Amino acid sequence: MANKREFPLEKTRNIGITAHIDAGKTTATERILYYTGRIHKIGETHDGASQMDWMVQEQERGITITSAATTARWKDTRINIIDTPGHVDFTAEVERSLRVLDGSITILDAAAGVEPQTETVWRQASEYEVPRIVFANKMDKLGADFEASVESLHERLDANAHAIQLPIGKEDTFEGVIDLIEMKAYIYDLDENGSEYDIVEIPEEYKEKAEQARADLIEAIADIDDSVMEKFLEGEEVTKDEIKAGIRRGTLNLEFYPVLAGSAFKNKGIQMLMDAVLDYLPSPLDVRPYKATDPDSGENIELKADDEKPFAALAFKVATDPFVGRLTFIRVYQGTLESGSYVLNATKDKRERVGRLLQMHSNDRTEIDEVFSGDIAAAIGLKNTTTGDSLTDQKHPLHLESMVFPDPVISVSVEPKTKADQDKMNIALQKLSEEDPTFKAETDSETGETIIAGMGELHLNIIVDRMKREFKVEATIGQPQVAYREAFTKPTKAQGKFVRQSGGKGQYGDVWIEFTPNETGKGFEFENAIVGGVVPREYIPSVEQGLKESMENGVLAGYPLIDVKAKLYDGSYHDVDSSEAAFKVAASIALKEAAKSAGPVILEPIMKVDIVVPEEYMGDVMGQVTARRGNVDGMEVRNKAQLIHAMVPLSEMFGYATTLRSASQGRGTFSMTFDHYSPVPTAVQTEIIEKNGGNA
Ligand SMILES: Nc1nc2c(ncn2[C@@H]2O[C@H](COP(=O)(O)OP(=O)(O)OP(=O)(O)O)[C@@H](O)[C@H]2O)c(=O)[nH]1
Repeated sequence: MANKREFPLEKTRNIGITAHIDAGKTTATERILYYTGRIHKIGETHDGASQMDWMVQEQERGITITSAATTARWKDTRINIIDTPGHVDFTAEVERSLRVLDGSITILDAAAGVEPQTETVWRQASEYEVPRIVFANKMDKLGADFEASVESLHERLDANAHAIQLPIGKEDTFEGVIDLIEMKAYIYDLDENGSEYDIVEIPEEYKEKAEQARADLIEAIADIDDSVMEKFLEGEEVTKDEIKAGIRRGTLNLEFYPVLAGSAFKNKGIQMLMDAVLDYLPSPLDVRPYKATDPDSGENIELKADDEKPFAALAFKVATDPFVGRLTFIRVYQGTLESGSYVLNATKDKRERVGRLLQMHSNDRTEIDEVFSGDIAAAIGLKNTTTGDSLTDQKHPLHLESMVFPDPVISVSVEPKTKADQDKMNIALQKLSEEDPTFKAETDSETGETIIAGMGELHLNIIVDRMKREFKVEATIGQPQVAYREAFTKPTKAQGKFVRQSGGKGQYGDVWIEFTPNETGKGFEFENAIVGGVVPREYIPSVEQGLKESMENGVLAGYPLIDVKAKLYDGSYHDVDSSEAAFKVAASIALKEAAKSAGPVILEPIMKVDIVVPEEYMGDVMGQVTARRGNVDGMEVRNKAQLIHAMVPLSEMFGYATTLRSASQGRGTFSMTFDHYSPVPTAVQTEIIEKNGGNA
């Protein structure tokens, strides 16, 4: 088949934009789309006309919630941009984006440098080995400081970051940048939309500074790059191309982070940022191979961006589009896919038909016939595919390395106003949980209430809001509840014997099980160590099932019991009376018995909290943290304010926004993200058990 690929692989970039909330991701993305010719009007995020933040809630709240995948073209290169959210309640969105990206732009507010959320997403990007370039945005803002921003990358992220530009002017005199490689100045007209700029000689007053900065840059590259080092040592001149090649190699190897300056809002520096994306961020050919396993042979396979290989893609997002329905965003790792063809969902072992393929431009779209390796597209028609599934050639099933999402830590009850709302709500919740792997909805088996669970209060508020707007469901919302867990702390052995003899056929099941606390996060593991058929084979799955089901309801206060190893090692059966059901009950009796001696505890989610307050309020704020059972891990001075790092139980963080506001006259801010589960203090445990009419 003729290759209809429009952009060669080396002319493709899959990039994300990550930042602390409000650093200017959305504005920068918008400007990129503007200059790449996809939109014709510059929309401001604060007046609700933004092209990327298309969901109503995003426009109203001025924050980016979903990652919209947008395709743009800069010079001869296709750039797929994934807009990632900055709010910590949506880290799952950030993670899934990082998984499919090849490179990323980290945006800083040049007046603030590295901020707490910058650190979080930077760490995530390092974990996924995503090469980065840095854009120090808001150079027009009062207090903007380019050098301090670069310094903050060294200090707070320990990143080998170096300026490849210098800003010309700052705050309201910021008018352009000096390119330290070309040694030219790009000067914008202060009032224009930034489409045009002059390329001129470096202004006299910047010459010396620029020479010095260039020498520093070359030295920094020489430190990580042998070929530049050789020339440098021999005192030879390092050419522009060699500098660029050195920066590119360093950036791809995560050893170097080039820093640029600009102002998205004032339309400055965006074109140079786009050039840097082409020059320094990887094409799909430059990234480490994506891993997959052959489900039949168990063999590990490395996927290569190559159109000739069998098709393999990862579904990284499912979204409901108001016009075309269910969209599945896919990143193609190898091979090609035509619209109207069939693929295998290898994760679910189901054949799926790809009705249409779309290239997305935020809320606008173009239909395409085929998607090639290394590209990102949205497929319509996939019915059973959810986030993280592998889509492959039907004859070549592969399981692609998937994504791990944290379990929800907070829940709230939702009660529909009318019977009609109930039905609509069920549909809404199903759709929303298909889209968002960190959101779960279930019915409480005792009260019949619908419970929704997610990663934070804001996360759930947004879901409820979407339910109202998109699905027209009216519902009352309960108080947020912490998603507690239960765990064993000691190993123990217990018997579970279930015998019932009441006329007719009786019931008989008898098991001995050894329970051991499992490593955190390892979940439930079951081992069958029966010898000599004392428990017949056909009943073993029922024992495992019985344990699983009763673990769901916990042993202390009704919360799921997690991280337990269970070894079935003895038991007995009855020729006539034994049944699968009887062994299931026996297993649950064994679990209850074990709870008496296994030191069960209730675990609570502990949040990593970062609070920024002006110095004068620090005493009060620290007092509040301690009063909320929090531990202060450290403090730092940040731009004349204090940054407090603390670990605080989630249950103590409800309503904290209001407390902080009044304790700091509205000047404090905080962010939090789930860190780990930890046992609650005994007094709290007793309280929780009493409140839940505990079954201990
Ligand atoms: N002065 C100045 N303000 C800017 C600049 N870029 C963005 N802003 C403003 O900063 C605010 C936040 O910008 P956004 O683009 O929404 O930031 P974001 O990072 O996408 O925010 P979230 O999506 O909420 O994480 C808006 O009021 C922008 O107008 C800039 O270069 N200079």
